[in-house]
Amino acid sequence: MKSTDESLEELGWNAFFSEQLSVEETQDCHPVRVMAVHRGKITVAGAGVQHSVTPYIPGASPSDDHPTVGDWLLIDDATLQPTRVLRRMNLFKRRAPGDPRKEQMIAANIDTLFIVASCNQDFSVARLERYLVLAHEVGVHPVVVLTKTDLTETPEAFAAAARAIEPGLRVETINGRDPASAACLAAWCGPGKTVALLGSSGVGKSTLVNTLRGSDSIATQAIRAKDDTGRHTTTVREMHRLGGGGWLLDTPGMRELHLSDAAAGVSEIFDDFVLAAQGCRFSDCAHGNEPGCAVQAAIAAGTLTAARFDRWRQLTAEERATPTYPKRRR
Ligand SMILES: Nc1nc2c(ncn2[C@@H]2O[C@H](COP(=O)(O)OP(=O)(O)OP(=O)(O)O)[C@@H](O)[C@H]2O)c(=O)[nH]1
Ligand SMILES: [Zn+2]
Repeated sequence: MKSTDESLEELGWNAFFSEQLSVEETQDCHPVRVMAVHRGKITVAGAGVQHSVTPYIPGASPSDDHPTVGDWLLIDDATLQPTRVLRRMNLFKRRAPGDPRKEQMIAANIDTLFIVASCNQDFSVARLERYLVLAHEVGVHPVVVLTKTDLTETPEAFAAAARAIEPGLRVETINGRDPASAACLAAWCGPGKTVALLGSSGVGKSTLVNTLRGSDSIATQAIRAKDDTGRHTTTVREMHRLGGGGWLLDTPGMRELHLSDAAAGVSEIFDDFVLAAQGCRFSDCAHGNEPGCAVQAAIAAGTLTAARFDRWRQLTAEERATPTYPKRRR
C-alpha cells in the first residue's frame, strides 16, 4: 500500500457515485477508483492510498460487471475485497477481436472525449462525424481538437467545417507541441476530471498527451509492480495524472477502438435528416427516386446538403449491417 495525497474528489468522485451507496455500504465499505488493470490484479486508488486488489468480486457471476480502468469499486473495510462495481457514467467497450459475441471493456467514467484530427490533408468531416456518433452512443461529452494549426494558414476554415457538423459542438484548434497553445484544453483537465483521446493514426495524440502531462510527466516510465508470485511485472499505468489535476485515460484498447464500434447515435448527428424523412410519403422511403420524398425535396431546396446526405446514407447502411452498439445507461 502506498500513500498518496489525493482526495476522493481529486480522483473524480462525485454525487453520481456517492448516491449509489446504501447506508450499510457507507459504513462498511470505502470507494476506490481503478487506475490500471493487470492480469489477475488491479491497481486502485482511494482517499490517500493506492494499492492492489483482486479484480474478482466474490459471488459475482460471469455476466456481472467486472472492473475496468476508470471504474469505481466498493471495497469491504473488513476483508479488503471488492464488493461491487458502481454504476458507470459511461463505458467504452468493443467486440472482442476474434469473437464478436464477446465484449471487451475498455474504459469507464470519462468526462470528456477529445476527438483529435489534424488541420491537413488527413482532415475528414466524415471521419469526425463517425467519432461523434461513437461519443453520443457512449454518452460522453465530445470536444473536437484540431492539431497542427502551425502547418496551415487557414486553421479557422478547418474549425468552421468541424463546427458545422453539429450545433453547439466545441472545437478547439491547437499546435499540439506548444503547451501555451494546448492551454485552451485546461478547462476539461481540471482536478478530478477524466479525459480520453480518440483519433486516427498520426493526428498527434501522443504529442498532445505529452504536452498535457507537462514536462515532469512520467509518460514513458513503466511502473514496476510485484505480482502475487513475487515476480516483477512491468506495466504502463493507464490513468495518467495531468498537470492541471485531471486524469488522462490512455489505454491500448482506446487507441484501437474502431469506428465500426459506433452504430446508433447516427440519428443524433443527422437529426435534421431524420426529421425531414418523417415528411416522406412512404414510411419505408429510401430517399432515392420515390415520389413525395421530403429528403430529396429538402436537398433540392438547399436546406439539406447532398454531401451530408451521402454520409448519412452510408452510416445508416453500416448501422444496418452491424449489430448495434450496446445502448448506454442513463
Ligand atoms: N507541426 C506539428 N506537428 C505535430 C503536431 N502534433 C503532432 N505533430 C507531429 O505529428 C506526428 C505524429 O504525431 P503523434 O503524436 O505520434 O500522432 P498519434 O496520433 O499519436 O499517432 P499514432 O501513435 O499512430 O496513433 C509527429 O511527428 C508529431 O511530432 C502539431 O500540432 N504541429
Ligand atoms: Zn424519402
